[in-house]
Amino acid sequence: MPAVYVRNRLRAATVWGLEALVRRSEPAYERQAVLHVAARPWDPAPCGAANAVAHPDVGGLWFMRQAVPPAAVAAIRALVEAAVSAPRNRGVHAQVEAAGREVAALLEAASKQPAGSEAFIEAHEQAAVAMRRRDALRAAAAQLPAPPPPKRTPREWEWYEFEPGRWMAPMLAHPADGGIASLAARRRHLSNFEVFGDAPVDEWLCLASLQEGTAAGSAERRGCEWLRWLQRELPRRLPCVGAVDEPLAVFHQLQYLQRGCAISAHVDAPTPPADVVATLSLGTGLHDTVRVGSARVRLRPGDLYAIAGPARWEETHEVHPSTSDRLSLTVRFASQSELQNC
Ligand SMILES: O=C(O)CCC(=O)C(=O)O
Ligand SMILES: [Fe+2]
Repeated sequence: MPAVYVRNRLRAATVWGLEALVRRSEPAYERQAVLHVAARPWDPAPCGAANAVAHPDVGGLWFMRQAVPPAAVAAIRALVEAAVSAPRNRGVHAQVEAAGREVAALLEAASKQPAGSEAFIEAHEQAAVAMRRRDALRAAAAQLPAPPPPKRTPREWEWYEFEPGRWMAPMLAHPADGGIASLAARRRHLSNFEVFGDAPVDEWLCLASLQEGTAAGSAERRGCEWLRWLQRELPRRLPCVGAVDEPLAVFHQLQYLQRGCAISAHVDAPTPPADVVATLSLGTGLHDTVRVGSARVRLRPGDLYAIAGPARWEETHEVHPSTSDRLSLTVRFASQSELQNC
């Protein structure tokens, strides 16, 4: 529906414009680095399905054309469709949560400025404005009945709307194929991420439970099997995962980006632990586009890219707006010893 695309593009452009204005008044801000990163298209020559290619310049950027075939894309989509439902409109309650996240981010940014500096005062002013807005929304929400709790079970989830048009759902990897088996380690490393609405890990989707709940021979069962195949095969087929000492699949992140929405330039946080972040595109259109460092990559459904080393830690990456909705699956890999020791 073009209206959805246009609405999302306009919203993104407004946010982008406001951010640019605010940042223009920050003398120390590295404007160029965030507002515009020059990038060249990277379209590796076909090298056979599910074979990995490294980018010649961007260290740690890998690509796999057709990491999984179209039948797998269809099966994984069927699984996600069956297990994850559209987020309900939670109105002002959702706005309160978003405003709370904004306050936390602004306070964190403020704490990084030298005390007493102009940037410090300005950052605290911005945080104060956001706090007043959050409190006004809270007061409005208190007048309304509480919303029903979101559906969060190992077999069924309601997408969590992290940003407008950007929906997230977490899923535990299968322990029989290199997923984290220990309950304590799961709780220690995977609890309370804001991108998943702070859902406790015990309420995450769970690939093993999902597989048990699907009928033999169904598309959903085949979707589960393909996800297990990815957990098993990526360490063998992707050299950057193979280079990790005893790689474990930390978890699967499902993400649905509505047409016209983008994910702005960022570096993934150090937690959850991940030496390699691998993303499989299951987009519903012909292709979608991501940028990693100076490389712009077109992904067709079934293509996968991965970031490790410099591409993971030193370069930003982003997802450009697409004219069709985009489902993606991100698997993070970390070393078993790292997960046990911290
Ligand atoms: O979906 C993608 O291609 C990447 C998503 C991403 O960068 C993130 O969720 O941090
Ligand atoms: Fe990311």
